[in-house]
Amino acid sequence: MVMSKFTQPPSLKPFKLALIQLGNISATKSDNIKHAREMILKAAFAKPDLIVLPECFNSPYGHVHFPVYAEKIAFKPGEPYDIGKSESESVKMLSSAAKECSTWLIGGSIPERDANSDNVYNTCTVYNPQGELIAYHRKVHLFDIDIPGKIKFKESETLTGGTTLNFFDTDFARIGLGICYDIRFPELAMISARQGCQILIYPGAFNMTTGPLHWELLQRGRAVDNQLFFSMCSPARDTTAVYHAWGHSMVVDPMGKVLCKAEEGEQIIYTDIDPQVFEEARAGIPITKQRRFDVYPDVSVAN
Ligand SMILES: O=C(O)CCC(=O)C(=O)O
Repeated sequence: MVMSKFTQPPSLKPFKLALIQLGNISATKSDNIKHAREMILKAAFAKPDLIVLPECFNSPYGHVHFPVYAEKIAFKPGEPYDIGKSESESVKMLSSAAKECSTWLIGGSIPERDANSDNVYNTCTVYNPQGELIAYHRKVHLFDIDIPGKIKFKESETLTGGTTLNFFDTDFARIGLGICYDIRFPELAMISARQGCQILIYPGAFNMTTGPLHWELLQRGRAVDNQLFFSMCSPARDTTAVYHAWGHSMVVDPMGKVLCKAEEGEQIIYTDIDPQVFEEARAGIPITKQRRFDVYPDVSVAN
């Protein structure tokens, strides 16, 4: 299902974004949740408007782990969610941390077990400053790759791909969601942009093979193609883990300039989003008004 009806986005306002490149992700879920909470509170000292966690923050990254760490969330888009009745300890922590810090929070992703089936998803949840769970995104494109001698990974062994594209509105921006491998499919970013998103945020965890060549290139590409801000938030690299994350969480502006970038280790990075850059990029290079749908079809139109 594709988002279809266009609604007017809020106008983009200046805001401060914090990315938590979380480290110490261990086999003990409760420790991971506790550490994530501590880091959210730490990030909140600088008074960001929005805090972001990385992909798979409560579990080691690997298809064998997803069903073991999966939690039932049972979120229904458009319907109020009762945190008190949630079966997910990760959701409860994220909600209370967002409320305590009075900030928007993109809760990275966690393995999620569907409430009505045995399907497991890689799911991102979003909280407003009141701690309400208001949006989610189930990773649409599963990370199945095989580069001989380098890396083989098959999320589809245990995960099911999501079937919806998702964004949410704050008082400072419309924000589009994706998770990691979703970035390789430009259609998703393009559709979010046409839906009025001014910034796209994808929790992610690239690796030591694809990270060096593609992590920054893809983010700058998506940012320039769509003339919007783009950000990915990674876990820190842990060379004792089976999966070595690339790290280098970053934020890119609509001209493709990297505004901030982490190294490999645990780190919180901040950036101030400036709407002027967004407006000047679109005014100066007016591709949003120059498309030739008489020559090629508009593939962003809902099916
Ligand atoms: O696309 C890539 O190279 C990495 C993707 C990935 O690590 C993921 O989807 O979790």
